[in-house]
Amino acid sequence: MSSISLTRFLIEEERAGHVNPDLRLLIEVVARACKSISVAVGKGALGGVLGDVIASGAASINVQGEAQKKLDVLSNEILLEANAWGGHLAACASEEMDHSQPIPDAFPRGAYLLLFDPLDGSSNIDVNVSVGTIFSVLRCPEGVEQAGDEHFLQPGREQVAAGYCIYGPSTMLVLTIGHGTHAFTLDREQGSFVLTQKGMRVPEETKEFAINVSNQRHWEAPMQRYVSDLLAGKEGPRGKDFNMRWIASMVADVHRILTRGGIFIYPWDRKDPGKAGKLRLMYEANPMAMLVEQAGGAASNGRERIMDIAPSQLHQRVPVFLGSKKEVAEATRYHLEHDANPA
Ligand SMILES: O=P(O)(O)OC[C@H]1O[C@](O)(COP(=O)(O)O)[C@@H](O)[C@@H]1O
Ligand SMILES: [Mg+2]
Ligand SMILES: [Mg+2]
Repeated sequence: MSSISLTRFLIEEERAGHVNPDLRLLIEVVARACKSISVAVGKGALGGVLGDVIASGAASINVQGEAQKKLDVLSNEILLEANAWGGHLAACASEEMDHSQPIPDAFPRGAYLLLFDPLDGSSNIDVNVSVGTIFSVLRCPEGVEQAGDEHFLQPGREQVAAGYCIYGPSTMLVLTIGHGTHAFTLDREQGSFVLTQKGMRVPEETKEFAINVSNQRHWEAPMQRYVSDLLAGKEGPRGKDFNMRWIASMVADVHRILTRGGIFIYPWDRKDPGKAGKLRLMYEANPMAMLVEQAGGAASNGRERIMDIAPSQLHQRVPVFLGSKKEVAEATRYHLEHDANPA
C-alpha cells in the first residue's frame, strides 16, 4: 500500500507544474478542516451534533429554504474559521450563507475563491448514513479589491480544483487539480490523508442508475421515457437489466460512481416548477462534474455540459446527469430528441 500523503502528493504536483504554492496550501487547509468535520461527524450523538438548529423555538432555515442541521452549521463554521486568515483566498461562499464572505481587511487577500457545500446529504446525518463536504476553487478575477458574489459567477470549466470528502465507514478525500481524479484515505491514527487511488476511472458503460424515483410523476416526458426504458430491462429497448441505488447523499452516490460506474440523476421536476432543479450548480454540480470528467466520465444538465453553463446566481440550481460517459450521452439524447420533436 502506498504511503504517499496528501502533502507529499501536492508537493510532487507542484514540482510537475500542476499546482502553485498558494493553491497547494489552500487545498491543505480545506483537507485539515475536513478532518475536523470528520471528527465531529464520527462523534454523533456523543458530540451533541445531531438534530436541527432551533432558534426562538423554530427550526432555523437557510437561504435555500431548508431547515439547518446542527452539523450543517458546525461544518460551515469549521471551514470558514480554517480559511479566515486569508493568504491564498480572496473570499468564501457556502450553501449555508446568503452571500459570499470576503477575507477581512486585516488579513492578506489571495488569488482564489472557495465555494463549499459544508455538509452534503443532511437528511442522512441523524440516521448514521454517509455524508460529505464538497468544494470548488475558482480564480478571483484580477484587479478585484473586494470579491463579491458576482466574481464567483464563472462557468465550471474555470475551476482550478474541486473535491469532496466523504465521511463514511472510512473518511476519504477525492481531489482534482485538473490532472486526473485521485482518492486519499484518512489514516485516523496518523491524522493524515494517504493516497489510495491514483487516477480514478469511471467505466464508460454501466448497468446501474441512481435517482429518487418517488418524484417520477413530476418528471418531464423525456425523463419518464428514459427511466421506463431502463426499468424495461433485457426485454426493453436497452436490451439489458439495470440495478438501482439511491443513498440521498450526492457525495456517497458520486463516490460509488467514481469507484464502479453508474449514472446519477437529479432531474428538473414539476413539484416546484420555479426551481431549475434541486442541486446547486456552483458548489454541488460543478465540482462533481469536474471530478467525474477528470475520471473519464461526463456531466450534463440533460441538454448541455454542466461545466459550460454560465451562472447568473450564487445559489443557482440545475438538473444533474453525471457518471458513465455513454449512459450520460444516452440520457441527454432522450432530452434532445424530445426537444427536436416534442409530439
Ligand atoms: O432527499 P432527496 O430528494 O432524495 O434529495 C437528496 C439529495 O439532496 C442532497 O442531500 C442535497 O444536499 P444538501 O444536504 O447539501 O442540501 C443531495 O446530497 C442528495 O443527492
Ligand atoms: Mg448538498
Ligand atoms: Mg449541504
